[in-house]
Amino acid sequence: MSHELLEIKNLSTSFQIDEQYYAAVDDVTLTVHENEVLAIVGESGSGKSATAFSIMGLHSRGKIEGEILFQGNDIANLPPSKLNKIRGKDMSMIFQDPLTALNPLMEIGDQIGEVLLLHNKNMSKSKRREYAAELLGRVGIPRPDRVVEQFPHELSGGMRQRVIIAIAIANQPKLLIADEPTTALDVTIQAQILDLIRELKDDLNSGVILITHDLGVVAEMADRVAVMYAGQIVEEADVESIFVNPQHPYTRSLLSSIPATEYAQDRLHVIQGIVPSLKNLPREGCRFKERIPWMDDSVHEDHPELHEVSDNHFVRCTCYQHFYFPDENKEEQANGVTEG
Ligand SMILES: Nc1ncnc2c1ncn2[C@@H]1O[C@H](COP(=O)(O)OP(=O)(O)OP(=O)(O)O)[C@@H](O)[C@H]1O
Repeated sequence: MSHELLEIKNLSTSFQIDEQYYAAVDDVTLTVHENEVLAIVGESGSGKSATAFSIMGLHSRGKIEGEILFQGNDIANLPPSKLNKIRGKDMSMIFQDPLTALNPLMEIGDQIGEVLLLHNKNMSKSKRREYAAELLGRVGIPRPDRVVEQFPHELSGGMRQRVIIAIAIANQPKLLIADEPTTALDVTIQAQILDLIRELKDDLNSGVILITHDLGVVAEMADRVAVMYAGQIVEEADVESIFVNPQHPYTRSLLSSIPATEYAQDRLHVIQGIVPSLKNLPREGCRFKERIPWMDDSVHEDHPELHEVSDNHFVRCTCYQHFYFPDENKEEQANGVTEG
């Protein structure tokens, strides 16, 4: 087994709304190993980005509790001066929207150079330019010598995303967090960017946290998967178990709502509703209960815990044992399987 790179223990991240704090990330425990891709999946508002931003120390106004052990050291609540020594060097993040992550008024070469300088103050300007062009070449940008002198608006969306990746890998990070790295891109570019992330992981032996709502991307990239709902992990397992033997009603509904993929179940089931807003998240009992109102109250735990249902496969609440979709017949309900 490879080494643990990141261990998040009982992480809670809360934001203040009307004088009160509400946890957007609620008691999350996760581990990322070297050379491993951990995917965090869930609908919008489930707390994926808040988890990533907490690791990166980017929540200036959030209250963070719990431990974030990076290479054995707790980095939760480190002062910015100390965090800056790690951020952009040992761990870095690929943001969702390259246009907001890049400075529109700065040449690409200078933006990469700035990151290089952050961690090697003695690197000369010409060396920085040279290395910036090399990095751009590495992420598949044609004519990198020219691109170092260009501004973000002169590049296509796919090229800008590659620049973001070049910046993220400039200092060979041990941990790379990719937050919806391909959402804004067309399918061909998407595949190239994912290949690139995979190559980098292999080259640098890095750990990757991949945040996405795209289950196709998860199937292709992830080693382990954590499914988040309403600030909590509701299921965690290796990628194959998640797709072949999903247990939590939420995971099952996510999977059965994607039509005609290799992993989709034979019949489509769509669970109505959305993740409640932060202030309105249910804090007592099973948070998914209100999305599956046809299930009897007695199937839920009062204080839902994560249960290890098989080796390294964790599921929250006991409702998974009884769950069925409303249009499944009785035998299917009992077996928890769907048939075409
Ligand atoms: N800085 C903040 N202040 C107040 N509430 C916040 C803040 N950041 C996130 N939230 C709230 O926390 C909850 C989780 O948000 P988060 O962005 O982590 O969700 P997500 O799963 O990443 O969604 P998406 O896929 O849309 O990015 C949401 O209800 C969101 O409104």
